[in-house]
Amino acid sequence: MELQRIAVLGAGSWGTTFAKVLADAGRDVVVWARRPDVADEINNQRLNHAYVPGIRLPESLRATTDPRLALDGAEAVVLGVPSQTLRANLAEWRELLPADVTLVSLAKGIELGTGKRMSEVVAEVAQVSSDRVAVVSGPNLAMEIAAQQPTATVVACTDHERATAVQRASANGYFRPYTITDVVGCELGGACKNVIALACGIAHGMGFGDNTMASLITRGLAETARLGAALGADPLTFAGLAGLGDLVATCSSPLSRNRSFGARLGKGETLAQAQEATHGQVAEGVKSCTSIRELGAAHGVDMPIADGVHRVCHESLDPRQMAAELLGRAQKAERS
Ligand SMILES: NC(=O)C1=CN([C@@H]2O[C@H](COP(=O)(O)OP(=O)(O)OC[C@H]3O[C@@H](n4cnc5c(N)ncnc54)[C@H](O)[C@@H]3O)[C@@H](O)[C@H]2O)C=CC1
Ligand SMILES: O=C(CO)COP(=O)(O)O
Repeated sequence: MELQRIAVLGAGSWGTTFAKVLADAGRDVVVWARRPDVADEINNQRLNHAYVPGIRLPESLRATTDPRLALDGAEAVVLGVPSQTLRANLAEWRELLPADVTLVSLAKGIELGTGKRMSEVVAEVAQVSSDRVAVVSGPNLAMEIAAQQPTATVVACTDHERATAVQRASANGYFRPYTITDVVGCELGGACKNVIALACGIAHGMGFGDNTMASLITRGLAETARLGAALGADPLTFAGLAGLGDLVATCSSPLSRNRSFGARLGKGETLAQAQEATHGQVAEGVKSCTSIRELGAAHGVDMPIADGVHRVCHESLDPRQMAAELLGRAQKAERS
């Protein structure tokens, strides 16, 4: 299976950057942009200043606002829209999907209301079997990759041959994809780390340092792995790029929208103020903290950090109270 002609739907920071990764790997890529000004800028100036400022895009990369043109003849379709709009977006595109196309999800979130992972939403809406859907996740801060700084990632698909096709299509001199078959673990790692990054941001905004961050990262990984165990993930995935790797990158980097959003909350801004400051860019954890907390509750999994982040974001819990509650929980063994 060779994937040469690829459509990337979504020209935000990761959609645009992943389109560049594919083009730099020699693929024939058309990106769909919602905004005409973004498509024009990509086609005429090789730039997308709103989402990847200062990055020169490959000459071969083409953009359109017409999904029909983007999807025409595509052998793979990469979905680079936010988790909570993916269902509605894909429903509009479903009739245009070429037969036997490989679907690739970039989104790191859990759907509100259903608790579904993004590959589940994709398979359901596109009416395809789950082995047609691959997921890309890992320590992949878009701006660093757009600047061609080296990184590794994971392509997860239950169909190993399809995962290796996506791997071949995206591997280049600065982007090194590995394959796994554990889609559940890969997606949970990606969605949960955004919530833990919000918690780290909140702690940073409150003035706490590296011990607090490391404690949140480690205990965040513990609650992610507990959820993974309940949902059938491979525990080793959480020690890999889509687990610990992405968690460390996102929780530590000022480039992370989730961490930056949390820092604003930790400094005392309201949700609305923090949202205003994101300039329309998505901080997935703000919504996924609620769906992940509900998923945990539905499976009897204790997720105190996700619960605290949800309450700070959506129930006006004071971050100081969140910290006091996390530290005041019943004492227990580390691996209980
Ligand atoms: N930016 C990053 O460093 C990375 C992001 N991701 C994930 O990729 C997904 C996309 O994120 P980004 O590209 O970073 O987001 P972004 O906020 O930079 O861009 C989102 C894109 O989706 C479009 N969009 C927004 N609402 C829409 C709607 N209702 N219908 C259609 N299109 C809509 C926007 O116009 C924009 O093109 C998220 O799930 C994110 O967690 C994953 C890895 C890295
Ligand atoms: O997923 C990411 C890095 O792997 C990007 O994180 P943010 O969405 O918090 O910027």
